[in-house]
Amino acid sequence: VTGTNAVGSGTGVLNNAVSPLNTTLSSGKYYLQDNTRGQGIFTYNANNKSSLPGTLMSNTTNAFTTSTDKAAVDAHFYAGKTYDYYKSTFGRNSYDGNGTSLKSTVHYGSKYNNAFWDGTQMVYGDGDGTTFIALSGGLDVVAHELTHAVTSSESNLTYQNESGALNEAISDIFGTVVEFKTQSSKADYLIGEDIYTPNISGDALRSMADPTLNGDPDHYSNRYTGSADNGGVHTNSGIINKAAYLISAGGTHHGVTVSGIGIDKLGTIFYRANTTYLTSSSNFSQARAAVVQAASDLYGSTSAETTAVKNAFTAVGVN
Ligand SMILES: Cc1cccc(C(=O)O)c1OC(=O)C1CC1
Ligand SMILES: [Zn+2]
Repeated sequence: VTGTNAVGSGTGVLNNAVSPLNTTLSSGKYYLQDNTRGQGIFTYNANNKSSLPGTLMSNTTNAFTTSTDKAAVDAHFYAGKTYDYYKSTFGRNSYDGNGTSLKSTVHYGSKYNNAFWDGTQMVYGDGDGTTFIALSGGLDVVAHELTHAVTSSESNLTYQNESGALNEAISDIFGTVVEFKTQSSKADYLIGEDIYTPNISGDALRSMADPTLNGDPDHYSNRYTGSADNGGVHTNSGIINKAAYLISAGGTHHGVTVSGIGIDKLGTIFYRANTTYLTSSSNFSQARAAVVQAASDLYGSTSAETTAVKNAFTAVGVN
């Protein structure tokens, strides 16, 4: 809408206070439209139907605190935080580098246990209340979805088999990096922990530190070779996620010891690989070469950072 910039507040999915919320005042209504980032961040309500984008969320108070508002508040606020990470760390203006507006829709479908980037926008279900609560309530989830958009604009890794698992792992990696940079006190190497199984504590949709906790492989010898889930893109991502975890935090895996280099450098190295070396058809072995080259460019071919990358990929059986 055309209007003036305003600053409101709200309540998130976990009943947390959210402020500031960048909104737009137009004709006496406040809209979830943030004009301060790129060409804008817009958050819509699908009203539990499946037509997109739905209706731009608004109210007359600029306080977004109703139960319907909560998923939208987090989608809006967390999209802004993810935008900020890419802009302040890499100078990247929105997912395509051109400031293209970020659109999110919440309350998609009925009890929908999914979140996705549809090629144009982010979409979040409410969850069924047992497997998931509203999925935009997790910062790592929002950053995961927005990173699919970044990947589509850069390497454009084909969403199946090994390239698809790389696509997934890159989204998990940046979901986690953004969480560490933005919510440092509650950051972890778990994915979706804030919105997964509300009745079970300590679990998550995936673990980068130990993918086997969710039955996903942490070594290439255990990769899934079937056709389910586009050839296991959310399963075989565990192999790359484990390598990423080792690069950042260090550890010994299958007898190979990695000296961790920290979460910031993990993000910087994978960002360069995704924007400079990976292509749509890259497989795991080619990804190793891409990430090694990115580390070498950034820190030197004999650096501790490049050594950590090599050892981490060796530890998960990718050569
Ligand atoms: C919950 C879900 C189902 C299907 C695909 C995705 C997808 O976006 O790949 C998905 O969202 C995630 O994986 C986010 C990280 C929690
Ligand atoms: Zn994904």
